[in-house]
Amino acid sequence: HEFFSSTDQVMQLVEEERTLLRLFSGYIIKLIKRLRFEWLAIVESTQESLYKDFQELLYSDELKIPLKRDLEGAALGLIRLQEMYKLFPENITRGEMSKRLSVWKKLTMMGFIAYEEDKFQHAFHWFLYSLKKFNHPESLSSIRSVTKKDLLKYLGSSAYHFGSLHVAIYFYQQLLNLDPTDEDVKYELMLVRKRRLYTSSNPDIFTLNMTSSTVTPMRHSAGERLNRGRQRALSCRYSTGGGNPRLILAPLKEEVEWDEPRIVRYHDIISDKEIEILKNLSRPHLSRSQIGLGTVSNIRSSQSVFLKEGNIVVVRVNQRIADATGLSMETAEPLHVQNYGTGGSYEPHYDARDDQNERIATFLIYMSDVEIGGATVFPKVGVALQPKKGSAVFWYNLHKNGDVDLRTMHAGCPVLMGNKWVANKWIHEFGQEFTRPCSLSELE
Ligand SMILES: O=C(O)CCC(=O)C(=O)O
Ligand SMILES: [Fe+2]
Repeated sequence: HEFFSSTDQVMQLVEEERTLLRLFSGYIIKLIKRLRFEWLAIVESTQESLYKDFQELLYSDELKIPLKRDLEGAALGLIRLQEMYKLFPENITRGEMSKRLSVWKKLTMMGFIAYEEDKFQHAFHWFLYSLKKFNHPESLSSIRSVTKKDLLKYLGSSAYHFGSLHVAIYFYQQLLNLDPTDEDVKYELMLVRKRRLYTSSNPDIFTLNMTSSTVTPMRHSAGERLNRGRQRALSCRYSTGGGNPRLILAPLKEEVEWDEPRIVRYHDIISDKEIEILKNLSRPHLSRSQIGLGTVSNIRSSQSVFLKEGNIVVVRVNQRIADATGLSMETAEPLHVQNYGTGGSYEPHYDARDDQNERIATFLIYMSDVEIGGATVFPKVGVALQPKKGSAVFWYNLHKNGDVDLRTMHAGCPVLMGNKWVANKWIHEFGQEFTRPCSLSELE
């Protein structure tokens, strides 16, 4: 189990916590009773008996509580968000930062994780923030695992790696002031000074840049950059799928989100009830999403599952996709349900791979709204589609001549706030020969 790559499981943690609390209150009542009436018995009874159950529970597979790697995964998710949305630690840890040691430890942990991931600018800012919060009474220093010296050292090193040599020198100098006899620091300082003679120093470590992110943020929504002719082509209408009998009484609400490539949104294509059923079918089987065969990567931080066909709701949804698109579902992949964790994203990609029977089209159902972030973006054309619960978007990945339409590169933006659920239906080429005939033209 992983908690950082899927928000839904965090929700379920609340239940686990409730169980724990119930257990605790049981113990407390027992303890009070004992203290009052049987305190002698406490001395006699072994400590063990109290702890044993609890320990067993803590380490049992049944109790699903977060592990260390969840914490690290969550930290990485947070750093990805910082990169994408240009956030400083101060922007994230808003509100009254308490002086408790546990909070301070988390700040330094963020620094270390960023540092290990070679994200030196972010590491620098987390360490700097920790340093600012470094004002506990001296008595605590014995239990602090990280000293002020460590912090200064990491600040110097992060700045150095980031190329801000004068900032690095500043922190190494501070370090030397703490202990003027430290030979290691003297040596380090000498190295940085020497390097500064030969290389230009990056003057500004305080402006966050977005070096490692391949997605350029898009502030406009579909339609904003179009001329009036193209703007007019972006229309809404009720569609009966060209006279499909199933749709005549209940036509689909179709909205053209983009013209080239054509991206269409269907509103209210799936009900809240159906969504809940699909989520419940998926929950027990969600596992970390893979890219390609068996590879887990931070390119895609979400949990997903291919749903078995057969369930009545799955059948109904498949039929609706067939009706809306006019395409055959015979060769389509099973419905792929996906839940993102906070900071969860999917970097730019094409759905089409190099298959003989290629993914001709994608039908992407939004099974939740997302408060902030989480848009599906097409960086080549500048379209951002905001998830809207119950709606779906549809586009062709291939030109009629079979070539991949390079404009269909897309990505899932990091989720800043909210619980993002989507379901993908990847429709393949075989079986569509009559509904979407091939073209011999190089141009279409
Ligand atoms: O989550 C999204 O918005 C996009 C998902 C996607 O592109 C995919 O799963 O292939
Ligand atoms: Fe995709």
